[in-house]
Amino acid sequence: MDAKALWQRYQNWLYFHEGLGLYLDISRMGFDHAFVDSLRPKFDKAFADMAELEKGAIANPDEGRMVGHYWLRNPDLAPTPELTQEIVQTLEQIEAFAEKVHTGAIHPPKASRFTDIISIGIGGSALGPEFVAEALAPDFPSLKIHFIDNSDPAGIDRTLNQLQDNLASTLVLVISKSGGTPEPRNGMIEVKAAYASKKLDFAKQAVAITSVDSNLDKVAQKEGWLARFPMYDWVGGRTSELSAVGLVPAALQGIDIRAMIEGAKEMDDATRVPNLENNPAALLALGWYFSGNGKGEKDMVVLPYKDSLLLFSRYLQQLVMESIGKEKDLDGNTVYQGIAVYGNKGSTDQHAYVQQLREGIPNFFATFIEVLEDREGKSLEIEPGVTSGDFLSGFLLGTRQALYENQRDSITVTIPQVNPKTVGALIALYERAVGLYASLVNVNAYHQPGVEAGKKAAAVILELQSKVMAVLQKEKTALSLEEVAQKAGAAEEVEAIYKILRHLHANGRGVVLQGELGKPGSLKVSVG
Ligand SMILES: O=P(O)(O)OC[C@H]1O[C@H](O)[C@H](O)[C@@H](O)[C@@H]1O
Repeated sequence: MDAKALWQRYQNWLYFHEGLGLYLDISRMGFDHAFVDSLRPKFDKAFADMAELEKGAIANPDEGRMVGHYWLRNPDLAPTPELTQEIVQTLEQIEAFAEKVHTGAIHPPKASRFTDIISIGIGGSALGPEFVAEALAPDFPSLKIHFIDNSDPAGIDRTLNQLQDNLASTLVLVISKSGGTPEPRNGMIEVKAAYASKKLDFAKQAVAITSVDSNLDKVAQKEGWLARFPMYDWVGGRTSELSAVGLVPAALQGIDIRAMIEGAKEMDDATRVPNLENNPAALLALGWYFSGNGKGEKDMVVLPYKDSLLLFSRYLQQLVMESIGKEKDLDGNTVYQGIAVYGNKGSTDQHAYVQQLREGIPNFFATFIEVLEDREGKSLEIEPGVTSGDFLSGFLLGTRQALYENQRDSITVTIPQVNPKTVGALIALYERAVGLYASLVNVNAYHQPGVEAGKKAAAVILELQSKVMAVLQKEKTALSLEEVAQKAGAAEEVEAIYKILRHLHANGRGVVLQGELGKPGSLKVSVG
């Protein structure tokens, strides 16, 4: 396409949201009008599905649940007055709590103010709060946030060590919708122990964000934690950033949560429009469908040219991959759907993997996130008439152009500034795009049956570990791995048993391995 035609195509397809100052450009995706027309019936269905979902239909049939994250930004949309009231009240409670923490009206027993937060959670209970903290937290927040989002003992130690002297003034948020996920449970127990070792009253410094009556909620209630905020069963983990899950940590860091909600609401209004050309989420979904042939054949590479948006791709990874990555479609057919998402930030990634994007395997489409405002205030001129921001902008435009020249498609989302409103809008834009795309490819975007398999397998390993240790504790002499497996009644599991024992051995857990480490079959095992 020549430059003039391309400029025309750019203008034809450009979407602009005036209130948010947000642009979406899908002109560098190679679809034509025939393709767009062929998708219109699917989009009509997707818009109708979305309208039903917003009215409170059971949009997650496998779990028999409503899907209501849109109500969080516009409580009047909730299907019952009770739900509307609950949403409004929770928001007010969050603001009142944050305000009291900031003024010191709520303070820890041994300090006049809270100075830090440890936020414990994983998946949807971590990725949103982490993304928003990176994007929006002030440079010197009134409370500095630290995350524990794994069951990694060294990671937990690092966070606790960094906080050593500040634990007495650290507020702990334990975030888990189900209240039963092992990783946050483990993190909570470890942090509790650290508080106990410093003779601190954990309960007086702890807040639970979880479903009413979950295990976590019961513990928090029984121990009299400082506060509890509800998570609703009609909000999925990966769409929970604008529920208490994301709003409590954001408000505590001094981020304007009303502006985040307002940005999301404005975007929701724009993405509710049942017209492909005037709906930015539908345009995104159209681009994804075109690029991956409706089967996720191409990966989504997300490149925000702004440091503060570094974690957006990680956030989107869960939102997109957990929602779309499904074996079965809604009719039970085996479809193996998905779209792989990765990316960090530009221009940094240009010095890492953009070489492959430009010249290597063409199995992706790029999404550039452009931020018009370089920084608050004036910029230094690095060269006459040129600032660092001009370079960054040039790198983005240049990479977009270079990819296009090599027939690599790209989408560009442009926002005026990274602020609570635009971040809320970005979250809402992608939530809706995922919902619409899921409808186009006929999958349930709101469940995650595949995640269970890994959890169950992990539980089986821990059970095997107990059996193996029970066997070894009874034995007087060292056994081969086969003998251990036999005696544990798990003859088929020798390899898993070997790995369990090697891990225990490496951690001074009393397991003695004799023989050649490189030849596991030669090992004799005992407990010392
Ligand atoms: O918030 P939680 O219930 O602890 O869940 C945390 C995460 O765990 C899971 O295994 C799910 O796959 C995620 O969707 C969820 O966000």
